[in-house]
Amino acid sequence: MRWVPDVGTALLFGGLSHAMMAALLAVFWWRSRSDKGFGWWVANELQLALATLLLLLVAWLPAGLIMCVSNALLLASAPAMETGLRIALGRAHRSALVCRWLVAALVFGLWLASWLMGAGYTSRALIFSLGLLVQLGLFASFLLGVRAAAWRLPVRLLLASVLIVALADGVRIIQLLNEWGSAKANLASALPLLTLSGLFAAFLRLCAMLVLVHGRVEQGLRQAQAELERRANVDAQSGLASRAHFDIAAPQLLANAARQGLPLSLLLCDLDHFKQVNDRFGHQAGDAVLREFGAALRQVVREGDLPGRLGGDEFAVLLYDCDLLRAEQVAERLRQITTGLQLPDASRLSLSIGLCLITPPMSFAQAYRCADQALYAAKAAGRNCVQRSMAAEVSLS
Ligand SMILES: Nc1nc2c(ncn2[C@@H]2O[C@H](COP(=O)(O)OP(=O)(O)OP(=O)(O)O)[C@@H](O)[C@H]2O)c(=O)[nH]1
Repeated sequence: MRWVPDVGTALLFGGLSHAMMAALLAVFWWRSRSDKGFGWWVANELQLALATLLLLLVAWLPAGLIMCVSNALLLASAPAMETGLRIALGRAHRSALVCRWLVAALVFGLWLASWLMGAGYTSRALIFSLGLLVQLGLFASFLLGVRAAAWRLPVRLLLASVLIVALADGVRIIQLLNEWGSAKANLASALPLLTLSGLFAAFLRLCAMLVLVHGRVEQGLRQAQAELERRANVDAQSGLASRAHFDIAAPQLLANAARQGLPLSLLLCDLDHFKQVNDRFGHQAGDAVLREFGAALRQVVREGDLPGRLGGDEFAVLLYDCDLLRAEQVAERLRQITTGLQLPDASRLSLSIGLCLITPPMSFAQAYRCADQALYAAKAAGRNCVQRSMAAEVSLS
């Protein structure tokens, strides 16, 4: 026995399903403000729901009016879909969009003219189906030209949905040609096929939209996460590694150097009398000095070194693959660059530096203590100088 759903059931099922998909898309659109172009896809699903449900009202409204509105909505579906997609992709070229909507209007105009001129059902349906096939072909050719990697899956799903409708439309055209001139040709015989293929296509479109929304949300989260990481890892004032990042990265650098048997040196730098800079010129001038010093510090380090701001006017640099001699040269160069930085009254800044050569199995905490002692000694020795720690003396001898 061959099962054929009755026309009314197919229409009701199809119309309500389209309406539910439209509602689902609208919720996504509304809640996540998904993307530009998304509104067109919501509208497209609504169009299809209306076009299908309208056909159920044939007993209450004039059949001509229903056919006119329903066909106009159906023919507007492909351009609405493509308009949304083009807007989302940033390829909403006016000429291309006008062309698509004109084709839809032309097909509708031809169908309307044939109806007004009293053409039979088969001719009218053929004009409609052939016009729809042209529209689907244009949309498919656009989809085939979309190359963006992020759009691969949604575009394939959309393409599959277009092909399904085109296939059903092709079957309908063959059916109409076979029925040419026969009195039994009518819409009812094709409705189950068209409604069900349209529904399946709509389901694929819905999947494509959900993949897009998911991708967009995921991208947003990834960007937010990257921004949070950047804020946590980079000191906003100086542009150097933050204290938090330095505390994590420093032991890793120590482990790398030990594994590779490379020397590593730690410089601890403290601006001299920085409090007076704030007191005399204000905090904004103090902030500017911190920024300038951050830039000076970046100037003397190499790629692979770790410069950071530990807090206030205290900075640290881990110099990778750097022995004591070179560390002293770097520290001296940094001190000289700093003394070249001018304060608002043209007086000069100065810098005290404590340095320590890190030799395994020294931990970062031990190295920090050594460099801090050396820095303390530099301050005690009158500031504006470089001192190396006693641990360094031991390791040199
Ligand atoms: N403008 C500005 N000042 C800061 C910031 N963080 C800390 N400071 C100030 O930096 C100053 C640090 O002073 P200290 O390290 O105690 O002492 P100093 O004046 O540098 O003197 P010595 O270190 O002994 O040479 C304090 O006055 C802090 O208020 C900041 O982000 N911006």
